[in-house]
Amino acid sequence: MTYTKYSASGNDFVIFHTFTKKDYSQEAIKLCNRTEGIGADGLIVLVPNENADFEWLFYNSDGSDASMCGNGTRACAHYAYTNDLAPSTMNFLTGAGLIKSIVENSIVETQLTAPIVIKEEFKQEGFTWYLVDTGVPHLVTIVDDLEKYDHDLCAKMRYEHNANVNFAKIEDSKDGKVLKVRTYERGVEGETQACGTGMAACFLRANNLNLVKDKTFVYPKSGEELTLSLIDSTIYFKGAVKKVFTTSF
Ligand SMILES: N[C@@H](CCC[C@H](N)C(=O)O)C(=O)O
Repeated sequence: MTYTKYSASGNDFVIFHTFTKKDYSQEAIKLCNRTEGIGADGLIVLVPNENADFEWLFYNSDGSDASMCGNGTRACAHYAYTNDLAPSTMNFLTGAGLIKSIVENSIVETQLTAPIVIKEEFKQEGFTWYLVDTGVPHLVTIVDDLEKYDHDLCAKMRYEHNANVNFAKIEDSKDGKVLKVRTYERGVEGETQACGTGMAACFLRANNLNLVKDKTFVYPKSGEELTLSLIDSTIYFKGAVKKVFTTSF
């Protein structure tokens, strides 16, 4: 089998395509293992679908499946286009529904699914939280210092709410207000270099509070620049992806 490793703002994935739609959770654990496998935050498998350009199966590195993955959609779209599996503007089926992505060289934009606010605002562990589903569930707290991010606190909140956990900070820049985000990812069970649906959740919370504009630069742990836009209640997520290597075994 041929596998391709991608990095999308530091969130990394192993991707392959096949005609066989089955459970690949065990393969995800092996392939994503950073000491004995290729190493990645997730596994993405493309399979044929008669109602879309293709369907994807997404697994976190612990083998759990997830309905959506923002950065994964950007990497997957680039993979599909460069392997002649889809046109540059494509629609593919995910666990969260149909996703539209547009590939322009190494820049890929994804139209995320409609966000669903689960809990508008609540206090816990000394922080004010917002819980929203941007394809997968995310807890968001806006802080004045990202060093307040704490692994054990995130793990507690992750399990209590079965959600990813995000700390966000608003900063001034030459481009106006921007967001910096740190994310503890469910299914990786640790901080990742970036999380697309997490950045979208933080953007939505900050925008709802009128702290950032409808088009904002967002910087995850990796420091790469992503653009989040809100147009007619729809979130668009845009940034570069990198094909790291392809291997077969
Ligand atoms: N990194 C992804 C999110 C992947 C799924 C998440 N870990 C979950 O299980 O909810 C992204 O870029 O959105």
